[in-house]
Amino acid sequence: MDKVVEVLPDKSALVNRATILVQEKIESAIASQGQCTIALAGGSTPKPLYEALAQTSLPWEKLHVFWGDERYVLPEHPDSNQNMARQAWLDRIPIPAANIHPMPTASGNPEEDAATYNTELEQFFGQSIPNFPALDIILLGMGDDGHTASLFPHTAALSVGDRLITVGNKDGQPRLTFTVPLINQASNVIFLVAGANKVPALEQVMAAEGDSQQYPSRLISPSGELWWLLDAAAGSKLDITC
Ligand SMILES: O=C(O)[C@H](O)[C@@H](O)[C@H](O)[C@H](O)COP(=O)(O)O
Repeated sequence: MDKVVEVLPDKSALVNRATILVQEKIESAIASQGQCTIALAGGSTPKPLYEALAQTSLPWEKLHVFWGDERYVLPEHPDSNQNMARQAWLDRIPIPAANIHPMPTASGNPEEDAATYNTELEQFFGQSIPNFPALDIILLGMGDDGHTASLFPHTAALSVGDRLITVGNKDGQPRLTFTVPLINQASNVIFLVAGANKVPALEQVMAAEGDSQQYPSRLISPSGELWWLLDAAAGSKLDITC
């Protein structure tokens, strides 16, 4: 794993840097494989990145979009990560509908929908457990409690190692999420973290020693490249400058 930590002056610079890095990784994957697979993060931080990517010109027909986690709501719900990414990016580019692979959240049974998405990814990548497919890019955020995707502190999802997709739990609310081994198989994992409220968790996540059950982002240690793009507010206590 190659780990790179960059602290950008502010959120706008963070978004600009992330836009360039994601474009580079998409272009590189397409050049080497003829396509690129990317999993999107939810929450608020990545929205301006998605809006910036909508202004770029890439061979969108060669991009396949997945989600690394999803709230268990219908796609039109304002909390839906799918809804946010479509409005900010995917509805604004000529990407074939078949290239967009949202997490299913409509059956009323989160375990069933997780299994459905698990099967969809196994079929798309042509691999089954115990083999984990390597997505080209996985975008992640980090909560102020140190969670990532929907891998929340001290939840069963943190220990799931025999499937690609599982059901996460945020304060009793179900979410669908990539598992740790699926994330760690990726060629490029890119964290986007902004805001002073993330400082305490970031210090714990970046420390040489720590409690991964309490700070689940510590579990992310991909076989490929690991990028942490931070704004100065979030990275203020880290002795890294770029
Ligand atoms: O569905 C989600 O909310 C995300 O996947 C979640 O893991 C998010 O990335 C973090 O909670 C950070 O959220 P912010 O970017 O809003 O701080």
